[in-house]
Amino acid sequence: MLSMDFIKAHPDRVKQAIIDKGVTLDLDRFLALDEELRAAKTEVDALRAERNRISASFKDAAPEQKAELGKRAKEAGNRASALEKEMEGKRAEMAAMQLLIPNIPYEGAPVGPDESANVVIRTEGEVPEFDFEPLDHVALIEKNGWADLNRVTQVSGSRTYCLKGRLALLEQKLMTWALEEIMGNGFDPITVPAIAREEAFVRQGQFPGHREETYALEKDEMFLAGTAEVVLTGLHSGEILEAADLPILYAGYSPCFRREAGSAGRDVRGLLRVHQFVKVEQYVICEADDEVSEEWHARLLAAAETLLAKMEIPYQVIETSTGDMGLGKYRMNDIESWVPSLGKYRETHSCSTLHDWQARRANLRYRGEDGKVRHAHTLNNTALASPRILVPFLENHQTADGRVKLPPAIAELMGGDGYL
Ligand SMILES: Nc1ncnc2c1ncn2[C@@H]1O[C@H](COS(=O)(=O)NC(=O)[C@@H](N)CO)[C@@H](O)[C@H]1O
Repeated sequence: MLSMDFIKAHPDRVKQAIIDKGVTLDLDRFLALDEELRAAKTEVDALRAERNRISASFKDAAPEQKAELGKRAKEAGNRASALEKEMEGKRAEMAAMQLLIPNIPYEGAPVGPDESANVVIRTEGEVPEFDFEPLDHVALIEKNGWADLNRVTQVSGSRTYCLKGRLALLEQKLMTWALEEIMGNGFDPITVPAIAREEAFVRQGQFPGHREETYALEKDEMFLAGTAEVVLTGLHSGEILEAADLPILYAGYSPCFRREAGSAGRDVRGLLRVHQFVKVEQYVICEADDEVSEEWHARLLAAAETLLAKMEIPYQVIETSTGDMGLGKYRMNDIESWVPSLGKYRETHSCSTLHDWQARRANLRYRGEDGKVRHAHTLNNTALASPRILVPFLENHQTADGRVKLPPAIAELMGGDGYL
């Protein structure tokens, strides 16, 4: 959410962001509502003052004037109440609109409607040249009995999975390994629930725009989060942190649930896009300084790249377009990992800077050294998300006989003969 001061001082920049992010929102209507509310407030104050003046003069008034005075006081009161009712409606309309006003995107972000406008800024690692016909991850799994993708569908429906044997072990070990690696960067490991109240999703930014993608627990008025970012954003809502408390660094682990409502037909085979998965999330609450945010953005990205390098997965870093980055982002860099069976890179990480857009929604504030209370900045990035990361991992490291040779860092985790 942007502040009213900023919106009124830079309406044209906000209008450009609305266009560049493909948002449908009439900012002139929003600003007109603000003006109408101010005018109505002035009128209500004047009416209240008049009614009080009449009431004060009532006791000294001549008897024949009392009726007239009483009538005028009543009219003033009724007019004020009618105006206040009208203002309530306008306030609600403004509040709903303000939640949809996008953050101003990074000036270096490619302007475009969706991922087609994304730009590759860096490619790392050599994609493997196989001297045999490589298998895709589903075939590798079936060959090695590493998952049951059919039976579980009978029980749990499509886009579910169950891993078996050493692949089940690998997922657990990778999550712990990612937590420990990110802890090494000074982040506090924290496990958070996926269950959260509606307010948490509004604060993080998932609501109102993406309700469709969120599982609802209607009877309990709760929802299931698709990322630890939801609960982590709400954890300190309403508190006034001290500058000395910042930066707050969380390595958040949680199950993640997504309806994938908009993805019908996409990635239906295997582990790329499922309804429930696990993720280690890097989450930062830092001081409201664009350079500090820029520094943390670079660190979050580097941390994810370090994990990919240790897993020896070739990847590319993407500058995400204004239309693809989403409402709250100032800047988003996705990391896409090489998937041999698809012959292309697929998103496995998403690193975002939000400045104070999310903190303002979440009422995340701190007292600066100057004693002034202000909204913080927040950032988040995937450290590792499974099972999606298993797809490039298995496929890139497969051998002609359908086994998977583990890179040293992972072989160390798994023990055994260096193979999965
Ligand atoms: N339906 C899904 N199935 C499997 N993995 C998923 C799914 N949706 C997202 N992911 C994984 O989770 C990562 C982060 O998801 S994200 O929506 O892009 N970004 C976030 O959730 C941010 N909080 C940063 O983690 C993705 O890059 C992908 O690796």
